Amino acid sequence: MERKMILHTENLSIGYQNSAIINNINIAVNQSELIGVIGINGAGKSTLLKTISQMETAISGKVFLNRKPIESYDLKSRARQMGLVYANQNINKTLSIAEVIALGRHPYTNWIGKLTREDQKQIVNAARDVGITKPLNTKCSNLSDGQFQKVMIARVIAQQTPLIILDEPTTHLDMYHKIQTFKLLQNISEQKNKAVIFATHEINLSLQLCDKIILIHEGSTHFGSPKKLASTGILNQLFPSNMIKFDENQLLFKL
Ligand SMILES: Nc1ncnc2c1ncn2[C@@H]1O[C@H](COP(=O)(O)OP(=O)(O)OP(=O)(O)O)[C@@H](O)[C@H]1O
Repeated sequence: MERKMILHTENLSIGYQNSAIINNINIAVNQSELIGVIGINGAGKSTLLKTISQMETAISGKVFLNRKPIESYDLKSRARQMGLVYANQNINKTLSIAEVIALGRHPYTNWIGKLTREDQKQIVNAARDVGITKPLNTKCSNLSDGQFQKVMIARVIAQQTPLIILDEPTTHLDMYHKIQTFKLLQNISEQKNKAVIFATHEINLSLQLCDKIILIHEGSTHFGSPKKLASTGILNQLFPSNMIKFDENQLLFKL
């Protein structure tokens, strides 16, 4: 079955105050794909995610959601298509787990924001999907970083969007919880047919798990499957070779 294209860009240039950080970005993201955005500090990963989610304005070029220009969506209809998990989202931690997940239902609730039975069902399902074991009335201030990250992912699952964008979803997590979060994102894309795009510094994990990689290097993007990118030799250029080497066969960076 051909996968539906959810998001694509045409000659997108991104940056700030009309000064471009990356030019000519042409990417296409399909349903059921897990896409990692990698690159060194300051490469432009967050800027790319912010621009495709309309938090920053593009310098030039276009972003399309479901083949329609993204500006043609109003806020509510866009929120039904695209869910975001950003580290600096100001979530009040005195809210309970259920209340934070309920925030994901905002594109569906009426003007009083009253939750319907369907909303309640989606909240419980989303908590189950990410493996939250604490009672849903637990305050988020009582959760560890890893547990809170699961709540944030449950919130975006409850939003029921075909596209999920996450900026560094595994920062502050230990190796086990990093892998658990990556596996969770992989499950969401495979089993719920969602397109999942996330920025990460976990290059080795993303090369092993992602369907496609957006590599940002010196103002350009390189886009394709991990194998395809490895075959171009671009991964060898990412870090000084006297310190870190890329093993093309194992798709791994090694000391
Ligand atoms: N609001 C802003 N105004 C001007 N320049 C910015 C702004 N935000 C980021 N930049 C610059 O844009 C460049 C890319 O930053 P960005 O945060 O997108 O990189 P990143 O790849 O996500 O980095 P990191 O891995 O360190 O989080 C950097 O040079 C940064 O200083």
